[in-house]
Amino acid sequence: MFQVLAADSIKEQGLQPLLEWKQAQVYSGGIDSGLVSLEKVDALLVRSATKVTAELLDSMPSLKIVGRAGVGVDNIDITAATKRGIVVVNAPDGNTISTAEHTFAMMAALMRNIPQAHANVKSGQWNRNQFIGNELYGKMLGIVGLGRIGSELAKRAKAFGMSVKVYDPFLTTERAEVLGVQLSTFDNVLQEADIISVHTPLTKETNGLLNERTLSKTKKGVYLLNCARGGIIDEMALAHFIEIGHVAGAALDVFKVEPPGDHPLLSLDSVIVTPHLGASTREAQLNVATQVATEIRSFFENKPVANSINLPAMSKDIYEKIQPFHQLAKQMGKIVSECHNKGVNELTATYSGTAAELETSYLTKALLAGFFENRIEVKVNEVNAIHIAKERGIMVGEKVTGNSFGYANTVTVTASGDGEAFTARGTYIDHYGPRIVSLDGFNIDFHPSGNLLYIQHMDRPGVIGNVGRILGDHDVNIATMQVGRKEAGGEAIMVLSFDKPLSDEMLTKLESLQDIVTINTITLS
Ligand SMILES: NC(=O)c1ccc[n+]([C@@H]2O[C@H](COP(=O)([O-])OP(=O)(O)OC[C@H]3O[C@@H](n4cnc5c(N)ncnc54)[C@H](O)[C@@H]3O)[C@@H](O)[C@H]2O)c1
Ligand SMILES: O=C(O)CC[C@@H](O)C(=O)O
Repeated sequence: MFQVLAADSIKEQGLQPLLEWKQAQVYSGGIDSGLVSLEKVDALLVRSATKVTAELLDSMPSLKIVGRAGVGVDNIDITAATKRGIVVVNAPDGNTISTAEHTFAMMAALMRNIPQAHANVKSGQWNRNQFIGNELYGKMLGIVGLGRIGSELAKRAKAFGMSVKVYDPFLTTERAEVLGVQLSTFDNVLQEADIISVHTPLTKETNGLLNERTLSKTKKGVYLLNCARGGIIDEMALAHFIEIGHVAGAALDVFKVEPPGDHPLLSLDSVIVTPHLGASTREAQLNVATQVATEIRSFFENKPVANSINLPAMSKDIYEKIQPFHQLAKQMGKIVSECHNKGVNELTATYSGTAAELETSYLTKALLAGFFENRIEVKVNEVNAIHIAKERGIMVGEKVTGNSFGYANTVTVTASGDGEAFTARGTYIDHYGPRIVSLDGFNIDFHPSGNLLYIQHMDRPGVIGNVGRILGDHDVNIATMQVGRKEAGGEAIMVLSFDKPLSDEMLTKLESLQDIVTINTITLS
């Protein structure tokens, strides 16, 4: 039974995909609620309030997945989660419309002094002349960051007769044309827009994007909006530019620190604020909660997750195609690790045929996960595999080749270090399954599963018989046996499979046989 903790206020109806699933026990309550021991939690759902720090992750050793019911994942330490092999998923579009509508409402309210006028009337006054506003019609809106929310805002602004100029370094001119907006430089947007609204994520590049220097390039009387993330507009610089009368007003839904406490911007009449309400609609909260709950369930059911921050996204179709190769790659990683039980500083995966047409980086990560499984303490999966390899000084390479060795596809793994190398090759045959077709240069053919024994020996009469005799004496049944050699009388290999693992005593006896070079056990699922 998976233990799921829905921290922050997450709409219960949206948790339905998990609540109705018999494999999950769902607790709704804060991180410190004590409803469930943090050590036992398999999945954590958060909004923006819970800060998922490295320390919190350390206190949750069973945690496998964090679901963010929303877009921004800046409250989650993605690097720390990735290092620990924890998948992070979000709900990228469930609150787009709500946030675009909120931004638009803030813009209209800002231009017409609605919050100030509202407070005035409520206080018993009627000062109509104090609240003369500006029309949106005919004004130029500058949008910084034309992603999901930025483009929905653009549509609404155009419907109100505004012209829209956009700065987004990752947007193509073709896409801007489709959206009917004018793509421009940052400086140009700053210089020409009557209203500027930011809709980027908070990153190293966007932190303080609107600061003393860039604000000084804006038109006198400009209005600013931030319904994205606190910090994109430098708060102290904004307060200064309002105080000197350069910026006419600002609408803010987000702050660098939330709640902002006793903040200089809050004392300015021309600043209107909301407490991070962009996504706070019934519709958005149902959408995002349902999206992440579905993702978490899919993850535990080994189905594809669509919106992972630290795993490649793939459609159901692609997932179904890649799944058999994913399993093969993982098994091959384990086989290479066990057969070549030595130090490795380079691992290269080579793909051919239909395997090369897939998302090979995902397969290489699976291969690494298999390789590390019995080598290191840390749990390795597709999320942290590359990081762990780097940390351990293992260079990971990936190649594609046109040579499929007569198969429809191959996955070849070479592990090298200290002047020695070991290569394994596998293939996936439709309607038949995975096969390992070459080990250390020996042609062989076996199904990678169960309890296997890899024996390197000299190709001499009686070796195979002696192995069979010892196993027979211990009442061990050989399920399958494959042999391979390069030339008569030279080196050879055997791969045997059994219904149960062999005891240490048996292994010692086998090792002591004449003409046996090495013996390695491999346990595959
Ligand atoms: N107020 C709220 O409640 C609320 C709700 C949802 C989202 N958000 C925030 O809104 C923001 C936008 O969300 P979205 O879903 O539209 O994201 P998105 O990823 O769809 O769009 C972000 C856009 O920013 C652009 N961008 C990135 N770096 C840039 C830079 N240096 N300069 C200019 N453009 C840059 C990207 O190319 C992209 O087009 C995020 O910060 C998100 O966290 C806030
Ligand atoms: O959880 C919230 O309400 C905030 C959501 C919003 O900031 C987001 O990034 O999706």
